[in-house]
Amino acid sequence: MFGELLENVRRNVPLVHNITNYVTVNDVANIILAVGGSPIMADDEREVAEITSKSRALYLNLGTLNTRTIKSMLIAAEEANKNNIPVILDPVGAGFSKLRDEAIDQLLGQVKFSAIRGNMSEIKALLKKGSQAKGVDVQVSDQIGQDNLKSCVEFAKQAARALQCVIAISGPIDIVSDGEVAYCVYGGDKLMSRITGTGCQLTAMIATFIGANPRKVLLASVAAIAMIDICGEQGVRRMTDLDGNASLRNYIIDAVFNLTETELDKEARYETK
Ligand SMILES: Nc1ncnc2c1ncn2[C@@H]1O[C@H](COP(=O)(O)OP(=O)(O)OP(=O)(O)O)[C@@H](O)[C@H]1O
Ligand SMILES: Cc1ncsc1CCO
Ligand SMILES: [Mg+2]
Repeated sequence: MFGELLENVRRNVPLVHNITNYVTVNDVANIILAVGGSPIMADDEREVAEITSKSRALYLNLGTLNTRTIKSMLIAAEEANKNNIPVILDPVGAGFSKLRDEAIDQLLGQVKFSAIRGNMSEIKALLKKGSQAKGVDVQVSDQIGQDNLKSCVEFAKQAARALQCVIAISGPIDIVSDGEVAYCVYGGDKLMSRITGTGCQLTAMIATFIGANPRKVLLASVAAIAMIDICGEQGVRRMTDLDGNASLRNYIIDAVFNLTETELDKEARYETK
């Protein structure tokens, strides 16, 4: 099932327009290429509408948002919505500053999103559910685990209904929901959180999968998550004693590049709730 969605990515090579942060911009471009898409980064307000209109998906990442890029995001998203081009949001650092929260309110008020992916602290902040945001990383007390899985699943469903789009919450277990059903995706490795930008890359992969499979937003999101989780594990297995987060970052990108459709189908670990 997921293999077919990956095949569509590799066959259609969807162009993904990214307005993203300057920390992980190169990683985002490379992961989109690795999975089989084609990235373009552009954030000047004078060209974003034109570029979005020629793209298959628009990815907005709030990591280093500023007055200029917030305006560009709103212009690009309006164009996307007008042309039925899916818009995907990564609300990096939601709940951690007034600027971020104001920008999020504006975006949620004006834009129809296909999917939003964040860590639990960020998604809680979107719903104003007392997030204890800690910079761009998840607050430990917000983290999804086996012990609180049931309530996290309920929360994900509630969030998807409230925000009227697919919600993906990453962590030791990833949860994806459209408000009706929730997929719990297993895998990954805790070392992935020691690399900056695995989350940004994951959201970029979700955008790429949705770009190639616009009528299967939920499954496309699950497929992207299953894929990065498998590739995160493969990357960790490849590490030697001398390797750290820099090598792991590259190993994960390489694993995404090399993962076949059959392997994705065979190795994806998930259950529906
Ligand atoms: N403890 C963990 N165990 C297994 N996988 C993990 C763990 N923590 C994160 N991951 C995986 O890492 C990927 C990124 O998720 P994470 O929640 O760290 O994103 P993030 O906080 O937005 O990261 P960033 O903002 O640095 O890009 C996901 O695929 C997730 O499954
Ligand atoms: C570290 C960092 N700061 C703003 S964006 C970003 C990348 C990970 O989200
Ligand atoms: Mg993040």
